[in-house]
Amino acid sequence: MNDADKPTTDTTTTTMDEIRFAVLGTGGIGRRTLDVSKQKPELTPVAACDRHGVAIDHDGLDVDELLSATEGNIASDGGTTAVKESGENKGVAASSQAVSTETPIDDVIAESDAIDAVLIALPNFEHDFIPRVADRFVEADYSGVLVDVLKRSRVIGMLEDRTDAFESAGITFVCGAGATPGFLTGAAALAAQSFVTVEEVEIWWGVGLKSGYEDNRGTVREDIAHLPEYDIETVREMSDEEIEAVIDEHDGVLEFHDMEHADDVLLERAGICDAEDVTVGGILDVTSDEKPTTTTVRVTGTTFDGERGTNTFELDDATSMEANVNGPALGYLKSAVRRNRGGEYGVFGPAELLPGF
Ligand SMILES: NC(=O)c1ccc[n+]([C@@H]2O[C@H](COP(=O)([O-])OP(=O)(O)OC[C@H]3O[C@@H](n4cnc5c(N)ncnc54)[C@H](O)[C@@H]3O)[C@@H](O)[C@H]2O)c1
Repeated sequence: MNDADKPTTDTTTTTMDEIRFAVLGTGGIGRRTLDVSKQKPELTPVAACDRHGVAIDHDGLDVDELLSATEGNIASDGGTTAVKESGENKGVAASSQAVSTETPIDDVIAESDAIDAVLIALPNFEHDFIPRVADRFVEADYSGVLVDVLKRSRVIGMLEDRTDAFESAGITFVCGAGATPGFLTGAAALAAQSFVTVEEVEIWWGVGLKSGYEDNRGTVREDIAHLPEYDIETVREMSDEEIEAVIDEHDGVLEFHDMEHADDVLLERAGICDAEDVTVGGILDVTSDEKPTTTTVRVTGTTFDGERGTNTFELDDATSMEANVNGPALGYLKSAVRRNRGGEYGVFGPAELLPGF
C-alpha cells in the first residue's frame, strides 16, 4: 500500500512517525505518562486535562512546567476532602499553559482533529465512565487512537459492544493497556506459546508505594474496592479519612486475592485460556518503597508432546508501578497508531498486540 493510500488522521503537520497525543486525567498515572513521554521523541503531548482544567498546545506542551506547577496539587479523586487539592487553580489549571474549565474532556475533544491518540487515565468509579467518554469521541467524529489503563473485567464487554461504532468512526481502541491488565496480560500470552493447552494463569503483583502514595491515591482507593468487604460504589463515597482508616487497619499493607482484573477476559478474547482459569492478586504496601513481593506471571500448561510445565515472567523489584503502567501504555499507544494509520479499527486487548518501544 502506498503511503498516500493509507487512511490517516490529519497529517498536515506530522510525519508518519510523529504522534500527537492527549492525556485525559493527570493524576498519579497521567502525570507520569507525560513524564515518560519526554524520553520518546516521536511522542508530542499536545493536550492534558483533569477534573478542573485543560492545557492545549498543538506545538507540544511544556511537560516540565506542567509537572512542576501541579506537583503536590493534584485534582484527583481522593474523596471529598482530597488533601492534594488547593485553591482555585487546583490540578492542571495551576499550570501557565492551562485554563480552568467545567468541560475538560469536551475541550480536548474539540481539538481532536489534530490529535492522533488519546491516553485515558481517568478513574473507574463508575464502570461505564470510560465507555461513555469513548462515545463522546465517536459522536464528535474523532478518528484516531484511544487507549485506556482500566482494570475491571466487566468494562471490556462494554467497549466490545461499541466495536461497530469504533470501526465506522475509524477509532482503534486498546483497552486494559497498563501493567495488570496490560503488559502482564501480554506476557502471559507469550508465555503460553510453549503449550497447546493452558491450565492456569496466575498474576501476582507487588507494589511499594511509600513516597508515591500521595500521588496515587486514586489507584489505592480503587484497589480497596477489591477487598472482600468493599465495592466500587462504597469506596467512591468514602472520605479520605475512611480510606486512611482502612489502610491503618491493615498496618499499611493490603493483600488482595481473586481481583476482578480484566486480564481474565482479555486472555480469553485472545484465545489463550478461559477467563475462569486466570487469577490476579497482589500486595500493596504504602509503608515502604520496596516491593512487598515480586511481580510474577505464571502460566501452566501442557506441551504438544505431553509435558506439563510452568513458564514464569518476573519483573525486577526495582521497576516501579508507574514505570510498569506508563511504559506499556505508551508502547500500546504507539502500536495502536501504527494500526490506525494502516486502517485497522475496533477494539484490541494487550494480549493481541505487542507494545512498541
Ligand atoms: N492497568 C493498570 O496496571 C493500572 C495501574 C494503576 C492505575 N490504573 C488505573 O489508572 C486510572 C487512574 O489512576 P490514578 O491513580 O492516576 O487516579 P487519580 O485519581 O490520581 O487521577 C485521576 C485523574 O482523572 C481526573 N478526572 C476525574 N474525573 C474527571 C472528569 N470527569 N473529567 C476530567 N478529568 C477527570 C482527575 O482530576 C485526575 O487528574 C485508574 O482507573 C486506575 O485504576 C491502572
